[in-house]
Amino acid sequence: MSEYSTIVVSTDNRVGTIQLNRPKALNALNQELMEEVVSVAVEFDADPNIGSLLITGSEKAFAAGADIKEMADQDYPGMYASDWFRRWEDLANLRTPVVAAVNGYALGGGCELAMMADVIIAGESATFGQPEINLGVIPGMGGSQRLTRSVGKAKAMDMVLTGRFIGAEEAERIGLVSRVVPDDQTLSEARKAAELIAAKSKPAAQMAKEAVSASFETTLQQGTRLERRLFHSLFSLADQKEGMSAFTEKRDPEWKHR
Ligand SMILES: CC(C)=CC(=O)SCCNC(=O)CCNC(=O)[C@H](O)C(C)(C)COP(=O)(O)OP(=O)(O)OC[C@H]1O[C@@H](n2cnc3c(N)ncnc32)[C@H](O)[C@@H]1OP(=O)(O)O
Repeated sequence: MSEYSTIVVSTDNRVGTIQLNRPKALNALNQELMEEVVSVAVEFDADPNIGSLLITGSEKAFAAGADIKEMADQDYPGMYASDWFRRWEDLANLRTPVVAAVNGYALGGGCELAMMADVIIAGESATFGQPEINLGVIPGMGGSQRLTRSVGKAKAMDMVLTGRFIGAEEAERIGLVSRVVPDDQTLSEARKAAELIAAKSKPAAQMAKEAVSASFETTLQQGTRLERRLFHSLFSLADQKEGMSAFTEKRDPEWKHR
């Protein structure tokens, strides 16, 4: 386990875990935390011994948003010059699947960070929202785009324009989260999901992620063509031979991850 100033990092069973660790500020996402999370995540992404990432917070807060105190005195030239929040795109663009375990508040940037994950496991008391409108701003870490693609215009407009919070049950009903579990099982269920993913062939899991993610950005025809090309390319890998041989030989596959 490695200690950074704003996160705690560990690896186990091919899962790289990043726990946000600013409990006094409800894991508010400041620039330092962003840099630490993204640098570690990018390292995990390139590591052949890591098959999935798990991102989590605390019992009270996954993350209560971007750090309002850090942003309060910023001005337009500074925001533009530093391209504030751009670094999060590196997390959103990881090829390795990411699971988010969400307990407590996932608000503003916290909700946006959860939406950068591929699978979101939420505790039954989790609270989601895009309350930036109450601060005189709008989402800035991709919320207006990812939320709309996940839940559709009607629900996204409701959340972004009113700033109202929704509970885990509603979040699951509208398609914002993958699964809701009892609060005390959020981390263990998310870990199970991350371990299941990490136990697959890494290139197959990465290409599965790429294909599903492409549906956010392409036409149906472009997306199905990309899927077919990725599918074809998997037949150049040892893992396709191994997976199909293992099936016919009635045994578990031993992935080479290539
Ligand atoms: C602008 C963009 C693009 C993105 C954003 O994310 S803006 C932020 C969106 N999030 C919010 O507006 C939520 C802000 N937080 C709250 O409304 C409340 O903290 C709460 C409802 C989540 C929890 O309320 P509670 O009474 O239980 O706890 P607090 O006393 O309010 O908070 C404890 C401690 O944490 C600090 N905190 C909480 N959220 C943030 C944040 N987003 N940025 C900076 N600091 C935050 C809060 O100030 C308090 O610290 P102090 O006691 O030192 O003031």
